[in-house]
Amino acid sequence: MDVLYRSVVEQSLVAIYVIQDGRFRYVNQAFAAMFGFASPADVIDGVEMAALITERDRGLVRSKVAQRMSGEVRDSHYVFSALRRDGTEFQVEVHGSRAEFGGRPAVAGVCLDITLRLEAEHAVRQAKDEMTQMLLDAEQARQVLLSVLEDQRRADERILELNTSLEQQLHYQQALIDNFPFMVWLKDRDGRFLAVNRQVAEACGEPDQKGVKGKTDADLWPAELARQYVRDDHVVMTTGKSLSVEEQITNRGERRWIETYKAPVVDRNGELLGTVGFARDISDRRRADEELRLADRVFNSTVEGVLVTDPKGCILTVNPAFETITGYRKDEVVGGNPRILKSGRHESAFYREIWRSLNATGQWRGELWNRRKSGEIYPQWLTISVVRGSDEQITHYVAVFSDISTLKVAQEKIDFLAYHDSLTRLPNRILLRDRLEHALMRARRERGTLALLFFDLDRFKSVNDTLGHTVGDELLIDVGNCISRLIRASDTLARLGGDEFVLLMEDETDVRQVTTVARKMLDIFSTPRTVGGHALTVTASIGIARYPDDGDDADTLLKHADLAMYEAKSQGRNTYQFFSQDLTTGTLERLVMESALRGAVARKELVLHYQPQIDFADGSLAGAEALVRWQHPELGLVPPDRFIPLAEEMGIIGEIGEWVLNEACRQMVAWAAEGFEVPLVAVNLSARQIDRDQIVEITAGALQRNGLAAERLELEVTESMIMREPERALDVLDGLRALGVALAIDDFGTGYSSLAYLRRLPLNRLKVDQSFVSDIGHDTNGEAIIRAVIALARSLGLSAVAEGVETQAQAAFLRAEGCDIGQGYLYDKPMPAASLRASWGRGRKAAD
Ligand SMILES: Nc1nc2c(ncn2[C@@H]2O[C@H](COP(=O)(O)O[C@H]3[C@@H](O)[C@H](n4cnc5c(=O)[nH]c(N)nc54)O[C@@H]3COP(=O)(O)O)[C@@H](O)[C@H]2O)c(=O)[nH]1
Repeated sequence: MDVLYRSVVEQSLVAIYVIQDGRFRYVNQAFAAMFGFASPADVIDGVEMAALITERDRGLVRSKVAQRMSGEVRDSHYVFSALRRDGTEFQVEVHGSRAEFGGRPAVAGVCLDITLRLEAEHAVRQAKDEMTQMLLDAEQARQVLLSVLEDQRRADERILELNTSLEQQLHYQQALIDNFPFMVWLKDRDGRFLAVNRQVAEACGEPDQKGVKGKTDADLWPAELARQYVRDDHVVMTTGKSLSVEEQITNRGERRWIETYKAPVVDRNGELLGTVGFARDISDRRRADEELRLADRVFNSTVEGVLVTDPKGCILTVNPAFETITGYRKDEVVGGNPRILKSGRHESAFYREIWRSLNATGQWRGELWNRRKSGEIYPQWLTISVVRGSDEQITHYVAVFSDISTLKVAQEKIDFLAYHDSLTRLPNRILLRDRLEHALMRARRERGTLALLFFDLDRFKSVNDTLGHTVGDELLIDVGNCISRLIRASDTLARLGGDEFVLLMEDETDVRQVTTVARKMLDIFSTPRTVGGHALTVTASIGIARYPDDGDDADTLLKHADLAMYEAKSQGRNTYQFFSQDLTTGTLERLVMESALRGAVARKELVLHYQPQIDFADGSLAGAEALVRWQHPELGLVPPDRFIPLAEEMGIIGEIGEWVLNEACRQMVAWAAEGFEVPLVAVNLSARQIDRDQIVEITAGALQRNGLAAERLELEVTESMIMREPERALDVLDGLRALGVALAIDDFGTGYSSLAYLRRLPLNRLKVDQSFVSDIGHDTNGEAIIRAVIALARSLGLSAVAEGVETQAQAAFLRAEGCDIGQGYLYDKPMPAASLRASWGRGRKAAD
């Protein structure tokens, strides 16, 4: 077994040793080789243990060996630095144990050359260290990066903060300049806008400031304005001084006053950068200045006196007109109290009312009597106004007044004229009514009586027409004066207009006394008088109404006195008539109609009706007679014989006749335009129309105006109209005939025509009066007249027309006697134009 062990040990690749007493007692080949010896023999006994150990580890190895030798430790395991035979160093790991060699304690163990392992370990450690270092470096780099990023973040934050603050500052600055109450701008040296506020943008018509920046004046303003601005900028930049101007500009058609301040802008080195400008619209201020100037001028030049006091009534100032009106100089009144002007005419209640009004409404306006410095009392129209400050406290009282002395006189004149007739200076209708109302009140209260005498001059119109209006006026004045002398102070004589007068008697008005006055008046009238060099005798008609018998109010009494006067007239004039309920209704109607008829044409109240005229030969329509009607809003359709005579008397028949002529011509043309051909239209003329020279011109005008052929118009005149003034009628009818119109004599047979004249008249037709037609079959006399008229017509070469044909028998008689044309209810009553067209428009023929 020993041999086996020995062989294994000696062959072992592991270095094995036995040490005793500091010397190697055994080493194997592997040990020798490890330490650089050729064989174990070179080591054993010949080499000391210490020789194979580096000096620095020798202590360690000796102590380890000693510990094992002593048995302090049995095994030990350690590493030391060994020395090879050639002195090179290497690392050895020893695993030693206590042993016995040669019966003595020894240490046996194995050595392992761990140099490579150590180197590997070292390399690994180094690599690890490097790795660690790298990791450390990387961490450090990361930390650095993180810190850089952190710095960056902080820097960003700061920048953001700065930006925000900068933006805010810019915003504040913009807000600041935007809220300047004027335009602000900054321009570079080339006149380009660098910054502007909102007002500039608005003035340029741009939606915001961006639209202005970068532009020049030429881009923004009208050419002339831009040139002016550029000139101003140039002055500022070349002189280096600011410039302030007030100028009137026209921008977008609007003229405004602008105040502009411009100044140069330089950098720290004094280098010119551009200009800055401020401008504001001072139109309102200029206007206010202007108004102030104007107010000042008005104050100093107005003809109205102005006085200004402080709230305590102390006079602060007065204007020149005040001095003129009151006679006081300014220096005499300033500091004083307006009471120096008081006239003493007003009670203290009057002034209390002024103060009450001032306190309640801030103003008082009215008429007041004041005293001039001369002591003269005069009326003034005064307006006092309270002036309040912005805190609503009274700051001033302003009194504006005018001297109305002359106005008062004029007013009195106007008042007089308002209540008096300017010609006779007698009370007029208004004053009469006023006095009448008062008199009635008193009479009612005292159970008294009164009388109204309504009178006018008989045929006063002829005085006017023949002697002229001046004589007429003088006559009216004279009458007024004469009657005034007759009456008592308690009576009122009034002129209502024209030649109409009313006497109001308030005392002693029984029938006997009133009759006496009326008679005296008639005596006065009938006394011959000389007016305007003419000896005149006039008469009057007097109507009398009394309170309370004939009415208990002013209107009724006046109306009844008027009615009574008409009655007096109808009784032959130059008389008086008391009102009685029995006065004819005709008088009343006439009065009503008269006032309504005036203006009927202008109010378009007249209408024409047309009655067909039938040709007896074939029953066809030979023509139509135009007959006027008055469509009165209350009276209804008034027939002509109720208003034509009245119109003639009133002198307005000319106006009505002209309207009828024109309307008949117009209607003929209108019918023709509608396809309804009426051969002829007959129009009645009144006596007064014939009297007027213009009838020929009027007829010609109506034909021409409407474009109607003259031969389609027939004018009807009556026998009586002609026979009143035959020569003149002849002239007029000749004139009419010359126009080409047809002429007919209406109501023929009722008058006393002279055959001599009849022959000379330029006639076309004779119209048999309807009274004879109605006699047909009853009265042979009437029939005989019809036969005679038809024969006369034939002998004169005229047509015969029968009116008032109501029966077939009448028609048959007339046709048999040779009458040409018939007109009457048998065929149709007079009817409106549209009805005539509807009835006869389609070629209707009258039945036999
Ligand atoms: N100056 C003017 N006078 C005019 C005008 N219009 C009419 N008159 C005259 O008024 C009088 C009354 O006219 P009126 O009431 O229209 O009566 C006329 C016919 O309606 C009526 N008539 C016709 N046929 C009959 C009938 O069969 N029976 C009957 N009882 N009456 C009938 O006769 C009047 C026409 O008369 P005349 O003019 O004589 O042909 C009258 O005198 C008119 O002249 C006018 O514009 N201006």
